[in-house]
Amino acid sequence: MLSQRSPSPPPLNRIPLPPGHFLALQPSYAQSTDLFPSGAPSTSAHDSNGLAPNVASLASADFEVDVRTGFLPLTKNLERLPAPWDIWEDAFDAARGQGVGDGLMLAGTRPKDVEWRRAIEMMPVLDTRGLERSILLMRRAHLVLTYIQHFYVHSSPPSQITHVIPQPIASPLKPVSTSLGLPPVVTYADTVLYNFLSTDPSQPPHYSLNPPSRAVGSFTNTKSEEMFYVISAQCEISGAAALKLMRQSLDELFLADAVALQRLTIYLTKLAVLIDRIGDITLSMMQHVDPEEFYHLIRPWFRGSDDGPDSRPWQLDQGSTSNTKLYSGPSAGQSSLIHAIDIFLTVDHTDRTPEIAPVDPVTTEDVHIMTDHTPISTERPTISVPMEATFVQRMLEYMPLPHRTFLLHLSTHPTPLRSLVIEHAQSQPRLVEAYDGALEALKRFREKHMRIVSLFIVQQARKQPSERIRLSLGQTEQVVQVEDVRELRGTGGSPLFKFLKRCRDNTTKAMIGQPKGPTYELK
Ligand code: HEM
Repeated sequence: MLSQRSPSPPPLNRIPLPPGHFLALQPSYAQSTDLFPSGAPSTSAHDSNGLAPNVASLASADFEVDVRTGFLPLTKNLERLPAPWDIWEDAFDAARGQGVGDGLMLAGTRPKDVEWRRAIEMMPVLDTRGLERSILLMRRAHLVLTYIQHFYVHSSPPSQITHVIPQPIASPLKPVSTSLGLPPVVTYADTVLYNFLSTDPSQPPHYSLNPPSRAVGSFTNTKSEEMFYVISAQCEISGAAALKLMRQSLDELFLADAVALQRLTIYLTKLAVLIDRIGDITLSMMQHVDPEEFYHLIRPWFRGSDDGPDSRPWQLDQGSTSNTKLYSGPSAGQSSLIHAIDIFLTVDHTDRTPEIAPVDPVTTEDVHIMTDHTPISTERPTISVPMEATFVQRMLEYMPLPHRTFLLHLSTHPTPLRSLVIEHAQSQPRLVEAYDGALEALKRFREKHMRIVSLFIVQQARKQPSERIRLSLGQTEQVVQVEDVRELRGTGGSPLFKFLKRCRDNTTKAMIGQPKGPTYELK
């Protein structure tokens, strides 16, 4: 029992708890409500100057994180909005069509594509107030509206491409996005977190007994798109056990006595196994997702407003050009899971050299970590905001507000793991080995992921699509398209080669000893 142990006195160099720190606050007793089925968040930036959410534990309802499902919601996702919002659901159904190849076309000029876009412009503007009674309604509304928005933009032929989003989509999308703390574009939360169903949807999801096995919405109705989402959701649920170990480790870090160090060694060894499992699930994309379909048919629908030479803000406000924000499309880089493991293991991605050659340079003014929509002062010593936002920092903005808050909370823990491991390196070689072992596993995850990126993006960019894919794209002859693979960017807007390599190298840099395994190079 933890409570029977007396904590060792804190070393002199350990930082005392700042006033208002989450560990010094009263625990929250979240009660389930209609709006928050897993318990109402007690997170209040006002109690703590925006630095310390009022929470009792790491995996808690305050952050919409659950020990059983991790960042996936425990409550079943909605498959359809109720009657008052039928018109949105009908527009979504019509865009997708009845089966593979029956939906709208990218840059579509057929009467069907044109009529669908005109119908969107003519839709009535629906009231969103009734949605506010349930977070499940809000999530589904964000998903449906953003998918329709991407259909609207990317089904338009290049000559007619408009960046003015029709009011029937834009007007409800703004308040819905604000309440969820999400940007007004399709995010990983829409494609994965709010879009999966488990094998038996009437029961709570579970990693092995009731795993995510279906996706509700898609752009293409293809099995590849569904499995792309489902496998990502399986990574998430598999990560729940890693989050639990991290929470237990943080409890031990706080005590930091001899028993704690032994336990930490065990937890870190187990964590390495779990990270390997996430990597193996990621690799299973190779069996279940067709790389050509992914690259040519699915991925183009994901593009955000910052993608490509024609990148321009999507105007949600009629007649106003004040909105100059460019947004990226969905990417698993927006998953909080790997970011949480990075923060826990103290992998530093805040290199000051800009990793991104941004289309729209992100300046310090744009870089705020938000809790309850209040920007945190960049002068606070505990939060480092570099001059150029790193990819990871940019991706924070695409996570649901409670998950962003969770990562902030994790990053402000007063006793980071790495410094404790260094402090005890001489006397606890097994702890160092376990810590480096977890980092080795994270490096292996990144290298497995690089193999995925190589197959699904780099290799596809180098070759012509097959006839089957060309016909699906409505192309009758080969279109010679020479892609300079060195210039390739992800849907999250990052230059692939440099970025993924740097993420991997930052992982090995955190090791206390020397990296052991061979190094994979993305070619
Ligand atoms: C077909 C499957 C996948 C493809 C093609 C893919 C592609 C990419 C690309 C292109 C990036 C660069 C960032 C950007 O979007 O601009 C990226 C980043 C990232 N992806 Fe994936 N991804 C896939 C699956 C996954 C899965 C299942 C995970 C697991 C959660 C994952 C986790 C990440 C993470 C954490 C990053 C940030 C870079 C890092 O931390 O190393 N990806 N991905």
